[in-house]
Amino acid sequence: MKNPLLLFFVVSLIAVQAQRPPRGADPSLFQSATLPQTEVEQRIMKVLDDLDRNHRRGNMNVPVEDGRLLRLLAESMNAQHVVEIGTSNGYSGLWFLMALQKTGGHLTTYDIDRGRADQALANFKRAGVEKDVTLVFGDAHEKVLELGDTPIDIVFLDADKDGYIDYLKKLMPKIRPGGLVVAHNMNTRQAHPPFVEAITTDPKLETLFVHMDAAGVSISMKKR
Ligand SMILES: C[S@@+](CC[C@H](N)C(=O)[O-])C[C@H]1O[C@@H](n2cnc3c(N)ncnc32)[C@H](O)[C@@H]1O
Repeated sequence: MKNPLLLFFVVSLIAVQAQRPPRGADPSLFQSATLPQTEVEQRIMKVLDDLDRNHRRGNMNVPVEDGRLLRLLAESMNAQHVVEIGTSNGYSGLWFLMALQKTGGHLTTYDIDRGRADQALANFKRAGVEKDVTLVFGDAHEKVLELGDTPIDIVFLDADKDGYIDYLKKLMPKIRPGGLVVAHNMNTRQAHPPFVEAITTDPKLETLFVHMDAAGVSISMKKR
C-alpha cells in the first residue's frame, strides 16, 4: 500500500475491531449443566453421573443432552404416563423419572434383555424412584398389547429401529391428544425409512428432528 494515509486508516480500523468485545454471549455460558434444585434431584443426578461416567459400555445409553431433553419434555408437559421401549440399564428412564418426581407421573418401560433389566431395577432403587416405574421384561412388540387404558403423554422409542413403525401403530391410539412420540437414533444413517415416512407424512402428527449432528431425535406431536 503506497498511500501512507490509507495504510494508517486500515491499521487503525483493524486495531479498533480487535479491541471490540465479541458479539453475543460468552460461549462458555452455552455449555450449561443440570443444576439440582432438590435432594431428590441430587440423588437421581448422582446415579445418572455414575452411569454416564462408568457404565456406558454395552448399554447404548442416550447422550446426556438427549437425556436432558427427555426430562425437559416430560416435566414441561406435566406428563402423568411415559412409556419407554428400550430400558437398558435405566439411564434414559432415570431422566424421565426426574421429571415424574415433579409431575407425580409413572414410567412404564420395556426391555427384552434380562441382564440389562436387572441393572435398571437396581439403578432405579439406588436413585430411590422404584415405586414410580414399572419395568416389563420381554418382547415389547407383544407386551405393549397388554398395556391398560391410561392415556400416554410420551412414548419414547429406543429399541429395535425397524420395530419403531410397529410400536407407533400399536401405541398411537393410546397417546393423548397433544402427546408426543419421541424416537432415538433418528439421524439419516440410522433411521428406519418407513418410520421416517410415517411420522412426516401423517397430517395428524407434527414432527421435528433435533440433535441431528449426533444420534438424532424425532419429536412428533399427536395433534388435538
Ligand atoms: C439403545 S438401548 C436402550 C437405551 C436406553 N434407552 C438408555 O438410553 O439408557 C436398546 C434396548 O432395547 C432393548 N430391546 C431391543 N429389542 C427389544 C424388544 N423387541 N423388546 C424390548 N426391548 C428390546 C435392548 O435389549 C436394549 O437394552
